[in-house]
Amino acid sequence: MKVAWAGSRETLELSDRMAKLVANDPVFEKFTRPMLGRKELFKNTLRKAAHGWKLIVDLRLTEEEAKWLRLYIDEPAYTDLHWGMFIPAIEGQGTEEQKKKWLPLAQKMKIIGCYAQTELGHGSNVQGLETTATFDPQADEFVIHSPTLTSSKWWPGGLGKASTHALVYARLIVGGEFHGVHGFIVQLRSLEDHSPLPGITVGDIGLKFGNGAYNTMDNGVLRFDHVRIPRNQMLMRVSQVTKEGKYMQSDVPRQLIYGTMVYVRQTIVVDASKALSRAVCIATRYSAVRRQFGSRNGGPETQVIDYKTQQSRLFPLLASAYAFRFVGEWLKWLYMDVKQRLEANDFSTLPEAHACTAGLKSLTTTATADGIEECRKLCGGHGYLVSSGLPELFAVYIPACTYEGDNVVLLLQVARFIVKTVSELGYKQPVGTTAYMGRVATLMQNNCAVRTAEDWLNPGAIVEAFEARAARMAVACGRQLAKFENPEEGFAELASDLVEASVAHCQLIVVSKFIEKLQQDIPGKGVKQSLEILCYVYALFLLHKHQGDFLAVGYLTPKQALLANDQLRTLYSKVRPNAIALVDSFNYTDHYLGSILGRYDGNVYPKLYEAAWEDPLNDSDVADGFHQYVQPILKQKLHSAKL
Ligand SMILES: CCCCCCCCCCCCCCCC(=O)SCCNC(=O)CCNC(=O)[C@H](O)C(C)(C)COP(=O)(O)OP(=O)(O)OC[C@H]1O[C@@H](n2cnc3c(N)ncnc32)[C@H](O)[C@@H]1OP(=O)(O)O
Ligand SMILES: Cc1cc2nc3c(=O)[nH]c(=O)nc-3n(C[C@H](O)[C@H](O)[C@H](O)COP(=O)(O)OP(=O)(O)OC[C@H]3O[C@@H](n4cnc5c(N)ncnc54)[C@H](O)[C@@H]3O)c2cc1C
Repeated sequence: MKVAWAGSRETLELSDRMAKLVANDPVFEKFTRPMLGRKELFKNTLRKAAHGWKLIVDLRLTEEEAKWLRLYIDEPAYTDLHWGMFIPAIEGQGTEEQKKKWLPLAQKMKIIGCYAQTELGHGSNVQGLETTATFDPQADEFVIHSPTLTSSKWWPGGLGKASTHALVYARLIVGGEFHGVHGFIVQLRSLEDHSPLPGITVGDIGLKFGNGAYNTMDNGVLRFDHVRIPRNQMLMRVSQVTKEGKYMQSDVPRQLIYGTMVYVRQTIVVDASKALSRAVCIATRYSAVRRQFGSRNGGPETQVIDYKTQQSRLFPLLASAYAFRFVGEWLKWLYMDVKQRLEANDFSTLPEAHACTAGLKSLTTTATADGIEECRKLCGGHGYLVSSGLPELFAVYIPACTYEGDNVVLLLQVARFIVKTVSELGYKQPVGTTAYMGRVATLMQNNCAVRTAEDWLNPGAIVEAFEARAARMAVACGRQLAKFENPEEGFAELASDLVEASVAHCQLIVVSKFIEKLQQDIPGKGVKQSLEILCYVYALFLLHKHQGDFLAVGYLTPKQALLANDQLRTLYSKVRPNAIALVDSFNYTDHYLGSILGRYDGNVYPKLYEAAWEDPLNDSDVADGFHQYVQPILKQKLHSAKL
């Protein structure tokens, strides 16, 4: 099962080696992190990142090994955006000449970059960004300026204190004409003494959710006062500005400037499976350790993992972790396929790539954020201790529902894609993830044929149910929209229904890709059977949770919905014997989990008790301040008996 989760034996071996390298290195210790003040915390992160970089250089780690090393260091840092966005943006939007100049500097960390797109006043609405880049033909330069307070760059990770350069997204103005938003490489700080360059105001935006957590990252604020950069620092693969001041839009879609966001969104889907699997590993192991009630004749109490309510909350999350892992594998393939097509100037699958990355990023991060919180609750009171690993995991993870695109805004992008597909059904055969809409007539007519709970253990029945739900919801939206004279008005009015139809479409993709995964060769005795059970748990859990959709579109009867729930209960009993093996398959070290509840050895209570005494508050029997502030209350002579 470990190979199935890792994707291959090589990846299992490589990631295991990196996990152990980090776990055995005291520099990467994590438990004291929540106790540190902001400046100490940030300095500690710089120290860890420097040590990580030294390991990469000294051990000559490959790009893949370095990626796993940074994952297992498990600390949001400026390097995430340098490697995760600044470099990919230059790779995707730079000309060959620009790549030749900037990539070696960035890859050798001679410069540190960030991705400065979001502003105080705009994040979702990229076309609304206010920072300007005005071409000055006399000097052959762009003048980068922050015309308003709301144009201040705000949020970019690594911007506040670490980055020397930024990829700044700004309104391109040539000869007084606005030509859309484009990316510009701007140096922010001196490479000598790291002080901000003239015209640059830069700093950190302040504390974020949860102590420790994401406060290791210097999300920054940045303002420009007429900062000049050479013309060749505008990324010019998509569009060019000539020395003479002529704007040239090459024949590639302007949306390629959004390419980095598409790339990161697809990586965020696999990140979701990693984050959710960590939480599920902790909650599953602890649910097997924790006993509460149920003792008979003085025997042991019942393991909480054996309660049906615990299973109905925990096992769908376990199944979701595997589902997101596999759909993330597929999405990576889709992204690489689009990237190759773009190289050949084939833009035919760009809309699908945008819709899939946007929709699956939204779906998986929402489910993962909710899932980590559910895992905290599944661990009872101890789940609320920082030493459970869950509060920090939650605090670090939840911005994923916002960064790289607010999840609702992204679902609205999927809705545009679906509505367009439905509107073209009469004359254009849908392909790829919307191919099922080509069978809309059948999907609108045929209803569910399930007669017994067993009938739900049929991939065909599952896929048809999800296809029918998605198709009928999309067609219903299409019909509603047709009643509006102004399509944009209709879209705005029906936005909530459209978002629900987008969720249905995206859940169909996840379920289908899980089923497709099971049609591949999966090594290991009994592994495929265990994954089949999880696939049905995932699908039937969603069907149960969203049964209102399936009933409302008339595809399912209440009886068939009940049969699905009966089957779900049976499936939970089948997951139970393998639950620990399934989470052990994630192959996480105790260091990476950072959780006393999720310890591999299950030695929870002694370690919880031990950890309590390490809290600084227990440095003395009587806490500082007691004598000063509490003692007087205890000693005071109360004149009125009423008090
Ligand atoms: C515990 C462990 C956790 C890990 C712990 C690690 C911590 C460390 C890691 C942190 C990693 C993240 C760090 C965050 C980094 C940021 O957050 S970077 C900033 C992200 N910002 C965004 O995502 C902005 C979201 N907004 C947008 O993308 C755009 O404004 C919108 C919403 C797509 C609207 O685009 P628009 O051009 O204004 O207008 P719109 O009419 O919607 O689109 C026009 C056409 O372009 C198409 N289009 C739009 N976008 C695209 C696109 N991307 N591609 C192709 N076509 C597109 C549309 O489909 C539409 O097509 P048609 O319908 O005309 O055919
Ligand atoms: C931890 C973190 C790290 C980040 N890192 C970076 C970074 O490195 N670089 C960078 O450039 N940015 C970064 N960001 C910014 C991030 O990309 C934006 O916050 C994100 O794109 C959301 O945009 P917004 O903040 O403008 O949200 P808004 O769009 O203002 O969202 C507010 C509400 O309005 C709703 N809404 C907005 N538009 C619509 C609409 N058309 N229809 C319906 N509802 C709508 C949203 O759904 C949401 O409920 C980061 C943010 C965070 C939290």
